[in-house]
Amino acid sequence: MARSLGRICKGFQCLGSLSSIQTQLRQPSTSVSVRGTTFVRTMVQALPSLFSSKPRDFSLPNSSWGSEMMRLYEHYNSQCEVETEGGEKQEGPWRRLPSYNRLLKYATGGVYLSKIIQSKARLFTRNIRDPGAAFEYVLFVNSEEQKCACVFQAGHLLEGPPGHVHGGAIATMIDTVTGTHATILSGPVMTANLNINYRSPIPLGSTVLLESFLDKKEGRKTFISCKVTSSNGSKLHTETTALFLSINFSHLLLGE
Ligand SMILES: CCCCCCCCCCCCCCCC(=O)SCCNC(=O)CCNC(=O)[C@H](O)C(C)(C)COP(=O)(O)OP(=O)(O)OC[C@H]1O[C@@H](n2cnc3c(N)ncnc32)[C@H](O)[C@@H]1OP(=O)(O)O
Repeated sequence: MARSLGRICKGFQCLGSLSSIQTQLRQPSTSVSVRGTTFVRTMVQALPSLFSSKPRDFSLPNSSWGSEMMRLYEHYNSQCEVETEGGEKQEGPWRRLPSYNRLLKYATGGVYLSKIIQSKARLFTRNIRDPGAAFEYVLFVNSEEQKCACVFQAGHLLEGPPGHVHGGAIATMIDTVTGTHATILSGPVMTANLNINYRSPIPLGSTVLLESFLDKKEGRKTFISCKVTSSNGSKLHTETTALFLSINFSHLLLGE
């Protein structure tokens, strides 16, 4: 047990660049939007340095992205950097979040995992390398308005009802978007409750938009709502309310 703990601590020491993120997380929240902006910027800059080799950023366009996926990606991406009247570039209201197949390379995810499982562990939504086969998505954050937008193209491996996306795959994406949003707002969290109403099926291969909004924060609780619509916003696919509880990250690692 002591050796395992030592390994974890050593692993985390390797995450030198995480310290600034953790400092951000520990700071009292005087203004969520300002803290959120700084946190997102720090996270985006620090993430690639957590890996020994250059990691693949799964949220960048690839050959499988269809025209709707590209249109919405460009819509939000063009608002990440805007031009002033004087022709200078400055940060816009949105930030694209990079996305890797393992967030914390050295995190054990629990002291009882074998080394093989640890080395093979991958983020659920990013574990299929074949472009376009499963979850193709890119997430943008608007810290000022405390909202997130995710463009999601559902691949052929996500079939549930014939020709349509599996409800569990939709729930996975909702959990990912609201969970990331809650993490940005509140630091480390776990999903306590997801309440999803499925209103209309999502055709396999289509691109949809997930938008999440902060409803309220109460102590350790962060309440987020999320809607999934067709890419042009005309059709509502799902409506969700979610509850996230702030956790002490070490509890997760110690399996307590
Ligand atoms: C640039 C930025 C990058 C960001 C980078 C992030 C990247 C990231 C990417 C991946 C994003 C994926 C996001 C996946 C996120 C998961 O999928 S997490 C996995 C699924 N969730 C779980 O496995 C959680 C399992 N449950 C638990 O561990 C525990 O029940 C919990 C949720 C931690 C709560 O336990 P606890 O801390 O002991 O809390 P407890 O004392 O029981 O309750 C505290 C309060 O909450 C209430 N509560 C607890 N549970 C519930 C519930 N289910 N319903 C209603 N109320 C509840 C209690 O009633 C109590 O209320 P008060 O009496 O205080 O008013």
